[in-house]
Order: sequence, then C-alpha cells, then structure tokens
Amino acid sequence: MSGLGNRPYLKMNGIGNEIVVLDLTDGSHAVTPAEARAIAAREPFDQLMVLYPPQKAETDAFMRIFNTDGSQSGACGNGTRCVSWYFMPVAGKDRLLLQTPTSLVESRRAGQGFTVDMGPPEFEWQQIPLARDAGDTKAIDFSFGPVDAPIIQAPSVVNMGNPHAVFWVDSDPADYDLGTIGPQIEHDPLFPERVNISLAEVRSRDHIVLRVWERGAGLTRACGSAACATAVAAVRLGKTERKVRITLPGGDLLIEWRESDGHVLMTGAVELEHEGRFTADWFADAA
Ligand SMILES: N[C@H](CCC[C@H](N)C(=O)O)C(=O)O
Repeated sequence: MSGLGNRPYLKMNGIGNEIVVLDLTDGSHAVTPAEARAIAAREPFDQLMVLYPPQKAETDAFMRIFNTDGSQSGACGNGTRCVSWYFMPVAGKDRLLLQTPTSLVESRRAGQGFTVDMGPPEFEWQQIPLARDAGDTKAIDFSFGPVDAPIIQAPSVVNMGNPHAVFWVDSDPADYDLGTIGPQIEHDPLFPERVNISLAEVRSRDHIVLRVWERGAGLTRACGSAACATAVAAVRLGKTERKVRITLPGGDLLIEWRESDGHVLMTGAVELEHEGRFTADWFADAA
C-alpha cells in the first residue's frame, strides 16, 4: 500500500501552470514516478512539487519536481512560487532557500506574488545538454520542417536548471501548431535529456510573447523556467534589455537577468484552487 493514502495536498496554479504541492517534510515517504502518474490521473497537474526534509545547512527544504509523465525536472519557476505561498507561513519566514537535484533557488514575497531567484543560466552545449556541439548556443544548427523551407530554426539553447530550446518567430506564437511540433522536437536525438520548447515573439525591447511545450507535460499555459531561458537568450542576442515582461497564455511574468551576479529573477502571481486529500485507492496500481 502506498504511504500517500490520506495525505493532504494543495492544487494551485502559477499563471495557469497547473501545480500540486505535497508536503512530505516529515520524511515519512518518497514519491515514486508511478505514484506521481497516479496523482496526475485523478488531480491533473503540469508539475507535482514535493517537499522533503532539507539536505543542506541553511536550506529550508529539498524539493523534487515531477512532470505529468512521472519524469523529473531540476527546476520549475511557477511551481516554486506556489510552494513559497504554502511553505513560507509553515516555516515562519518571508524568504526560502530550496534545493532541487540541480539547483538552489531562493524566493521572497513581492506584493501579491513572489520573486524566485532561479540562479545563473548555463550555455555550454554539454550543460544543456546537447548530444553534440551544434554551434553557437545563441543560435544552434537545428531546424524543424522541410529542409528547404523550415517552419522554425536556429533555436537558442539554455539550461535554467532544466533544458530549454527557444525558437524566435516573427508572428504570434499561437499561429504555430506547437502541439504537433513540440513532441517531435522534445524527442529529437540532439536532446539526450529531452527539452522544453518555446516559441518566442519579441514585441519590443521589454516585452516578449511566449508559448511553451513542456518536456514531460506537453502544452502548458505558462512555464517559468522557459520565460527565464527566453529572457536570457534574448539578451545574449541583443534583442531586449535585461528586464523584460513575458506574456504567456496564462498571464505575465517579469524576468530580470541581473547584471551583478548573472542570476535570473522571476516575479509573478500564484493562485490556490483547492485543498484535497489523496485516498489509498488512487495508488492501487502504483505499487
Ligand atoms: N513549469 C515549469 C517548468 C517545468 C519544466 C519541466 N517540464 C521539465 O524541464 O521537465 C516552470 O514553471 O518552470
């Protein structure tokens, strides 16, 4: 029987990115990929954020991030704001330092929402990771569609605690069939750990419109780490200033690539949808 039966959880969203928050800081259970998928079947989410006891001095919790398909991510910006909303009062703090398998993220309150310090991005092809050197990571040698008339091409690639490919488009990203394009690029052998795919339209030097196909979760209404990756890539290409508003289908995020230390700061809202409780039968097939 699963140790998750009868556990309380929160269903939240970060500008439409569907998030379940589960507090296991009592250290009594470790969620398996099969259990994550079983939760997704009953309480659909893009990411399940699980809090465990801290592993490092000065951190407030260790956090695992599961996608809909049971795979894990090292970063989730929208989910980290949701976790902050829940866990700051529990910890009695206005700042949190959270550790994931790949990153340390710090969050603090910002008006009605939260700002998350997503840390510094990485740009070496081995760090993304790519399967091979595909040229300058500001615009790699990759295209999708007919060779003589690619639909999209030359993405910027960034690791933001998780891998991102950002394709620059000249019209509304909603005009592209990302639901068809996304899964094919996600599984392209150039991306050995798969990849999150963004279509980005730069509207001005401080505004980008973005749509994201998420690795392991599919089309989502928002993706915080993709917004961070996009902002950083836009700055590297000279397309925008270091502070930019990013409009996703679910709302806006403010992103700043801070000059002093190279960290990326993401600010945005969260919403509590409802509280729930698992029952043992959810996990009958997830042993
Ligand atoms: N929604 C998340 C990112 C999920 C990334 C995940 N799909 C992966 O890298 O496997 C965010 O707000 O940053």
